[in-house]
Amino acid sequence: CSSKYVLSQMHPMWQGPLVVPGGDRQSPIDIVVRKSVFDSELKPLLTNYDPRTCQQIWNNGYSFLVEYDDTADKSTLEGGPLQDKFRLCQFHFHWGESNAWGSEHTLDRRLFPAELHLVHWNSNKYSLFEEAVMEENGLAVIGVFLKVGKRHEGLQKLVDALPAIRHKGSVVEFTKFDPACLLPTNTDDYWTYHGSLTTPPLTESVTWIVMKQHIEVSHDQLAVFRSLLFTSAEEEIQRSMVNNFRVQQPLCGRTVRSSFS
Ligand SMILES: NS(=O)(=O)c1ccc(CCNC(=O)Nc2ccc(Cl)cc2)cc1
Ligand SMILES: [Zn+2]
Repeated sequence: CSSKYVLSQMHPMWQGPLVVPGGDRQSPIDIVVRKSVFDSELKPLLTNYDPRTCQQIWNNGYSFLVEYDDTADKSTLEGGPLQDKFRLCQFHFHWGESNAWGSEHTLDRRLFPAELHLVHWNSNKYSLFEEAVMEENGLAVIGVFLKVGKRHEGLQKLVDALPAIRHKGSVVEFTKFDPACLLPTNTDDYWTYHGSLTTPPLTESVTWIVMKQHIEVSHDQLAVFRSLLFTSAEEEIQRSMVNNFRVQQPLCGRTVRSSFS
């Protein structure tokens, strides 16, 4: 697990070998439920999101990101496994071309059709995301599994904005969206472990908080995710934005803690 260079892991989305900094606490991972360790010290998550900090939605050529104004402690996360206050900077999703796969984390090898990531950085210790992304305790990402079922009313406002950002590089204004509506009803039950960003720069600066309860979205809502394109309007060959997930990484002796027994 101290593999400095991961030559074999030619990630489908990023060409060429991925240089993995350190490489012993990479994400995502498979969460082996019965091997997770209950920690009674883990507190309930405390999210305090202000919809007025929602600014824009854009296609970065890999996923779509909903970005928040993180110049002040207005949309924050604390509690859970965290010692500090963390600021929400963006959320995005990972999904598959079919409902059979698409998530980055797995539960006992079980794949979900998609996974939501709410990305926060430690505003007690750092003043910018770019600083925090390089530090061990710099980031906290909440992962929420998506399952196909009933339509998610809160998600629909976001789904309706996607056709406007079909191509890589497109941005549209997107305001007054409360990301709390995307959290499951039960946010007390989660797993937590120390890991990394799942896309370049893959830095090992993330406290992962993976919710036990999933949210449901409709097949049609997921189909709109898949109508996005990896490619910009100028490129001849248009490629559907699907399978934008990283494969599970070695646990390397890490312990996954659970907030519930
Ligand atoms: N997938 S994560 O939460 O570990 C993650 C969080 C933050 C970053 C830095 C900002 N960049 C970004 O979010 N890029 C991105 C997102 C989705 C895809 Cl599919 C590809 C690239 C990178 C990864
Ligand atoms: Zn992600």
